[in-house]
Amino acid sequence: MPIPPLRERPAYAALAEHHTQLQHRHLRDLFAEDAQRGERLSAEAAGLYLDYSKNRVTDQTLRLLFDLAEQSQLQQGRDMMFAGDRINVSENRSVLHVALRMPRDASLTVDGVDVVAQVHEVLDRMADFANKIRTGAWLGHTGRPIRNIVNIGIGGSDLGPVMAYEALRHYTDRDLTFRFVSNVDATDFVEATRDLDAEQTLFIVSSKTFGTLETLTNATSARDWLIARLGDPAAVAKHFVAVSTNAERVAQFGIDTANMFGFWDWVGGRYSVDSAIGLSTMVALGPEQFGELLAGFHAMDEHFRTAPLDRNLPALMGLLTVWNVDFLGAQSIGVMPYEQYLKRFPAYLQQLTMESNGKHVTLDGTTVDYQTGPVYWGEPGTNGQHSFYQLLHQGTRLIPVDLIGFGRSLNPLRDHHDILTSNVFAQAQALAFGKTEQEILAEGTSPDVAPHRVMQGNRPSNVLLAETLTPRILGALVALYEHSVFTQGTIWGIDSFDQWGVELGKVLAVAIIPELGGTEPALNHDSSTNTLIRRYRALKGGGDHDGH
Ligand SMILES: O=P(O)(O)OC[C@H]1O[C@](O)(CO)[C@@H](O)[C@@H]1O
Repeated sequence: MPIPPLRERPAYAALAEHHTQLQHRHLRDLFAEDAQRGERLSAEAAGLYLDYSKNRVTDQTLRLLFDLAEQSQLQQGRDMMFAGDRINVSENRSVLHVALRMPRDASLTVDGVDVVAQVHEVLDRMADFANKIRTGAWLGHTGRPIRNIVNIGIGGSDLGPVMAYEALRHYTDRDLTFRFVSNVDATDFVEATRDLDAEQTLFIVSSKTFGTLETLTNATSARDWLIARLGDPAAVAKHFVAVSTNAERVAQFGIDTANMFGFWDWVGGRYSVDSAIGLSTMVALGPEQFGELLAGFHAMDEHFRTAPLDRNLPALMGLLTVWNVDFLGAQSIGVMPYEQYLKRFPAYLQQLTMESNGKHVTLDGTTVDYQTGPVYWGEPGTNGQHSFYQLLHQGTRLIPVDLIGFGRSLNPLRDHHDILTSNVFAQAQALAFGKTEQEILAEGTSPDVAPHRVMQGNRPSNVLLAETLTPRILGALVALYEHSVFTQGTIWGIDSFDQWGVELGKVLAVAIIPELGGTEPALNHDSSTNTLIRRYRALKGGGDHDGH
């Protein structure tokens, strides 16, 4: 049965009506009315505990959101994804990152091929390679073991590897050095390699398409760097491996496809950290711990696939996001990990969420008449409190936040962890309940200063808690957000798996590159672009900034 446009689904109209009644209710009242609220509005799966009680919702809101999910055929959409249906309609592709973490004894046949068998074949080759590097059995061109691994990639071919490496650093082999080069700004490459010994350095060139200009530019410089230091082009064979879906381009670049680790067009770049794109992660952690990471992803996949909506963490988080965005008017969502190792998690989530749901048309190409993907951003823990939290507490915008905390630190030291975690709870409390003028006056503050100290509260947050940050928990956490994004995209009726919006800039840049030389080919852009190009030529020493 076709799904009506969002505004025509009965639950949407009911939610809009419900919102007009609920909008004047404060979280203070909702908590006062129900002593069990904090326990009731919580859910747990795959080692993650979600407290969503500090969202501006009642049981009725939740019921209507579940109705909306039903009327949006969330469960059917989810089952189609897990079955390998081509739900990425604009690229006519399956969306099967969930197959990347299915156990060896599972099977999933898509177009006559068991994709799980394919996945494990690659995982086995990755494990073999990772073990060779870790044990020192893989020798460089001059016979010395590899000790430095440099991942070259961008977007999903960088953010996943760098986020996972940083997040799981505690579990990595500290005798190996890992670097990540993504920006085409040469500084990134130069700083990443300046202290490395080429004889012991291996480059992993990670690119789904192997056609990304930034990555190929950096990979070419890496090849030059290596050959200049080792004096022999044959050295490339022992110092370069590739991760890609495109064997032909890998070979063209000069990497032996025997040293290529493949994946498939049904893995989106931003959903690829658990594919061969995670090769650097596997080298850092070892195959066993990488297996734990996959197990965490899979546990959350199974939860999402089977749990009823009212206990389903990704569905709940996705539906609450729709509520916050489309009914409460939130334009952005902050994600604040109270765990230093998760410092790159917000950056990783930015691609996952915004490349997925930054869309303005529905699956059939109709322009939406509601808001879709919010801006995601964030910083670790207490650092944010001493910079931008002021605006969260007293600014004019509603910015829901996800606060992520842990029961135990991986680096216990005196009372640091209790101090850190007290902030998770205190921030959620302050955001929800604020401080009234009466409370402030009662403390003896003068009436003219009191308004400046009022904190309205009523600002929504989720708190996510886990025991400690392990590979398994990281997998579950990433999968939680992946499926929350899926839930949001399904309600909005958009294609969460394409990214056409990044293409135009790439095409325009390629046209401009040859125009940046010292002498003028005719410039036919708008007057602003023409002037900027001329100014750039002058700045770089070409000397024609007055337009000639
Ligand atoms: O892995 P590739 O093909 O180099 O692409 C890198 C990134 O570029 C994008 O296509 C966006 O420009 C992302 O979706 C992708 O993760």
